[in-house]
Amino acid sequence: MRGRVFIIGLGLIGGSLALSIKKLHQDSVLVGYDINDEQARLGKMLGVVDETVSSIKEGAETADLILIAAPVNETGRILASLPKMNLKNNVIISDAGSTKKEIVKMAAGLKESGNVFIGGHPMAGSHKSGVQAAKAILFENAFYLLTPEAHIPEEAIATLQRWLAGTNARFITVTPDEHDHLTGVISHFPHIIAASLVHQAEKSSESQKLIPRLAAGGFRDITRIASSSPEMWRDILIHNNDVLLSLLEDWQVEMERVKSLLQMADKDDIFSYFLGAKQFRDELPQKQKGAIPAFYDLFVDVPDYPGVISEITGYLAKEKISITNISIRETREEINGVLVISFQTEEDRDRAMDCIQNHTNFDQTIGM
Ligand SMILES: NC(=O)c1ccc[n+]([C@@H]2O[C@H](COP(=O)([O-])OP(=O)(O)OC[C@H]3O[C@@H](n4cnc5c(N)ncnc54)[C@H](O)[C@@H]3O)[C@@H](O)[C@H]2O)c1
Ligand SMILES: O=C(O)C(=O)C[C@]1(C(=O)O)C=C[C@@H](O)C=C1
Repeated sequence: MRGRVFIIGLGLIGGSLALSIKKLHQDSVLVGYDINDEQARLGKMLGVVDETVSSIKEGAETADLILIAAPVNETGRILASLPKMNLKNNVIISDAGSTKKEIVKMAAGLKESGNVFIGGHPMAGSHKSGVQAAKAILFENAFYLLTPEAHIPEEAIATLQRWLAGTNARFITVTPDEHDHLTGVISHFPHIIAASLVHQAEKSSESQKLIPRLAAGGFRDITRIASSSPEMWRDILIHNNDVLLSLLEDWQVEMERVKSLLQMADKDDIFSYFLGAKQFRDELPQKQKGAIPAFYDLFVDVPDYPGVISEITGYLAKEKISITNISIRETREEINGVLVISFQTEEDRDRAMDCIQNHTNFDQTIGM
């Protein structure tokens, strides 16, 4: 497709949307604006956008597609300011915010001015922020929730989906209320729990100095999302306040249930509690991104000698297997760390496993 695409908020999500649009629609012109000049400058320098502008008005008035990827509170403010501008007649406006009820309300002015606003939420992301973390494949296989109101023509929804086809995401239409309930359960509330687990560990660490050093493995996995942007999560909690308060009550009931399991100390009941959770989680689709992202991790039990990491990455490079991340996971002191190599696809991970097996006798296992 041709036209000018204006991205407001050039961070992780805005940048990733820009890259995925440009990948498919090479004749389009990607224009970026960020309230933080440094992010805008970086976005241009990294080639995430073709041009930057110095105000929302400047970018919006010539745009064919406007995508707002700022924190949700700011998104509301920006939406309220757009009707005062001289927008193109057939411009399509959408956003990427993690909440929808409040945002759709804030877009009421656009309905009155006869503009098309379609709420959007690509359901994949990361705890990392900023345009430097943006990537074109971020939304591959993820769900992309849309919340068009009844007056929005089907043709406009189809046009937006054509613009966003390079995300390779799967579009689903829901109402703003449904959206906020669904994401409350599988995204927003888990972020509260992750943050609260970290607070609990921090409190205990005041008297138990070993806690930070031991907080590895499972604790790191379950609390990864507590490293997300506090600004983004502050705004999400304020927008989805009612749903989250009700989920918190359900959670308190659930914790009472756990308390009574512990008090009764009945082996069978405790076993069933974990078994039920394991069964439901194991049946969740694994290959799609979303609340539980697809991991293509390979764990390699490496002996401790200098150069072992470059040796392994050298084997992989020779076979042109690209890796997305590499880290050492140390769960116990005085025991060799495990090398964790992450891949973008399952195929890359399987090829890497064969490659390492051909060159070494290191034990390997895949992350589930
Ligand atoms: N991070 C995720 O996992 C994820 C996933 C899906 C959707 N979202 C949603 O996408 C939006 C962006 O999140 P992100 O992760 O890209 O955050 P980010 O911090 O990486 O980027 C947000 C950018 O918006 C800019 N910004 C803030 N106020 C602005 C304003 N008034 N005008 C222009 N720019 C402004 C910031 O400077 C920043 O560069 C949020 O609404 C978030 O809820 C996030
Ligand atoms: O993978 C992560 O770090 C995320 O938290 C991504 C995540 C999620 O909860 O699934 C976070 C918020 C977004 O609205 C959508 C995706």
